[in-house]
Parts: sequence; C-alpha cells; structure tokens
Amino acid sequence: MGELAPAVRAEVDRALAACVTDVPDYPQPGVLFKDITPLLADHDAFTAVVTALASAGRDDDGTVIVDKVVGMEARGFILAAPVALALGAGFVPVRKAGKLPRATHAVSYALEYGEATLEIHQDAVAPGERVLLVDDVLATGGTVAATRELVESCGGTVHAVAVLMELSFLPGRETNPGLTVAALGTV
Ligand SMILES: O=P(O)(O)OC[C@H]1O[C@H](OP(=O)(O)OP(=O)(O)O)[C@H](O)[C@@H]1O
Ligand SMILES: Nc1ncnc2[nH]cnc12
Repeated sequence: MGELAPAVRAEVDRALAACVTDVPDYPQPGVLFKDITPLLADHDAFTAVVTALASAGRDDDGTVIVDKVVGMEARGFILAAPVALALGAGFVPVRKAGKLPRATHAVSYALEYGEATLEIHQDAVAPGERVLLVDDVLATGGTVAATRELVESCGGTVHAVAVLMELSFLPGRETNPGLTVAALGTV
C-alpha cells in the first residue's frame, strides 16, 4: 500500500472526526449507525478519502497493482467508483439480488442488522485479474466475505479491501482471515 501524504492523512483524520455522524438505534435498536453523508457533502473530505482509499491499490512506489475496483451496493459504489477512476482501473458493481441483468454469481450473507444476497456479473472480473474491494464500513465482515467469494467465483483474486471505517467491536477482520484490510479509521 502506498504511503499517504501528510496533508491527505490530516484531512482524512479531520473528515473522520468531524464529518461522520453517529445515529443511535438506526436502523434498529442497539445499532450505532455511522452516517457518512456529511463527509460526502464536504469536497475536501471526499477528495482526501478517495485519494487515501486508492493508495490501497498501489505498491510503495505508487504503481497501480489492481485491474478492477469492486464496490458493494450502495454506499460502496459512492467510494469505489472514484477510486477506480483515480487508479485508472475498471469499476465493478456488486449488487443486491435481482438488480443485475445478465448471468450472475450469487452469495447470501448476514450483516449487523439483517441478511442479504449479493450478486456479480459472471464476466465482470476476468480470470487472473487482481481486485481491490472498497466500502464505507467494515462491521461483521459479512459483506466483504461474500464479495470476496463472488470475485473468486469469477476467477479473480482479491488483493485487499479498503474501507473508510472499521468497527473494532465487530469481527470484520476475523471473518476474513488472510485478507489485507486497509482501514482509514477505527471506531
Ligand atoms: O461488515 P458488514 O456487517 O457486512 O457491514 C458492512 C456493510 O453494511 C453496509 O451496507 P448495507 O448492506 O447496509 O447497504 P447500503 O450500503 O445499501 O446501506 C455498509 O455499507 C457495508 O457494505
Ligand atoms: N454501524 C453501522 N453504521 C453504518 N453502516 C454499517 N454497516 C454495518 N454496520 C454499520
């Protein structure tokens, strides 16, 4: 993973501290929801976050080492698409069930507040391609584990997952053994 410029690191830290709003008991009692919409509305914060997440797709010399960036519906799309553009890589959407029009691979999984099924187009990642996963929050890790399975079903390899925030009280890393996790912040 490429080194972050000090100004980018400082702006990411400001964004995490000032632009993520905690919403208790949403979408159900007991969940402390991390609302990133204020961060997205702040141009400097959004720019720094995209730059920092993209560094997970580079080696220490700054060379891009991934072919595709995968974003998970829906918040993952918002971050992953600009990261793909920043890296000069293709963007691949992983969508909730029933949204992709052609042949898919599908995986069902549990998350902090429910269950879902994710799908990927079977030809979205070519065999042998290296993939960076990008999402806003790593919580139980179920979304990342399911997405990794989908990428591997296509024949691709997950290089790393880059997230804005990791929830340290949930087992996101333990759910994904052997996977490199680049988290911009831990809460
Ligand atoms: O680590 P996990 O427990 O799997 O949780 C993390 C996932 O939960 C949220 O997505 P959600 O499914 O709520 O969808 P959304 O982006 O459409 O709100 C978040 O954006 C991550 O994708
Ligand atoms: N606590 C949380 N806040 C925002 N997104 C989440 N996804 C899973 N858990 C979450």
